[in-house]
Amino acid sequence: MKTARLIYNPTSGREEMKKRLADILDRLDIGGIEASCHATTGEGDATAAAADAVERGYDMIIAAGGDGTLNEVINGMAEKPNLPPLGVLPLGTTNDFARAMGIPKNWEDSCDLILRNEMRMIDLGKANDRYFINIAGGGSLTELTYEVPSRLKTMMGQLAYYLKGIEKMASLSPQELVIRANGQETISGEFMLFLIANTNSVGGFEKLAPDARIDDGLFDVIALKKCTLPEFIRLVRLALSGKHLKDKKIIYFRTDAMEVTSPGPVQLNLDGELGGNLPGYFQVLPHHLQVFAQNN
Ligand SMILES: Nc1ncnc2c1ncn2[C@@H]1O[C@H](COP(=O)(O)OP(=O)(O)OP(=O)(O)O)[C@@H](O)[C@H]1O
Repeated sequence: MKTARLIYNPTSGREEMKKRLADILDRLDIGGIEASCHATTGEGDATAAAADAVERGYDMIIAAGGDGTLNEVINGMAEKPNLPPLGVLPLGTTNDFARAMGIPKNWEDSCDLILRNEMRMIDLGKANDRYFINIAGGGSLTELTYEVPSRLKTMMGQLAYYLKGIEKMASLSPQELVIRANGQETISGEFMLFLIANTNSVGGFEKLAPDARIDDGLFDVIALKKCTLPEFIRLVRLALSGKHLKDKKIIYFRTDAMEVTSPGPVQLNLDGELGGNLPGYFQVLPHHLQVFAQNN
């Protein structure tokens, strides 16, 4: 038997974990994985639980919840030596990472993926002293992700973000940024947002960073220059089909390390959660973690 630490957020998504826990443990057990559980109690708890699980020597860690839970789990793991592989049961409102990795949303199939023991080595991102698995960003629009109340998400799922997005668009404001990246000239100007993508699935858009690969040792960086609301709507439309990267309002490049500074206060967003403020120093940690996923 292999051992697993199942770290789950009982409040994620539509609280499916509360209903499914016994079934999940049963399915893993039949497949040869004996899992013990940790239900998270609030912010930061999954980080402590993941760090503890690495130290206790489990054969694997399984994170069940949304991108927020996953971010907390990798933050507990990233700095430890001898990392066990990570399994993901995507039961949150937003599961961008799982979508990018082709991890099924259905709990039976995502358990079976872990049981098949197929893994991929992936890059992690480091932002100052914290880590991200999917995306880092900043600018007024990225604040959207933590302005949506948890209860609203439980009731309405992804729709809650779209409603908040429409409300937020009216108050779009640019910020002065200086971006210095390895292999690039220094870029400075007024920007609506910047995104540093590790995967191609970002904020529910599958084509926002269409060429981002999780194991190429590089970030795909997208910055949106100051624009008007109609220009922004035009770009969102283009982004739906992945045709925005060549637009004159967009800056797009790849790098393995970069620094972003601003004369004003700019919050950082890491995998949809608050991640401190600028200045930010971002670095790829190539092939840092093994994740259960189809190896294609
Ligand atoms: N028991 C708990 N009660 C309330 N909040 C919790 C609890 N456990 C963890 N959390 C917090 O819930 C946040 C969101 O979790 P998660 O991402 O799993 O769910 P979600 O429904 O997808 O929400 P989001 O879309 O914001 O990520 C986590 O960042 C974590 O800090």
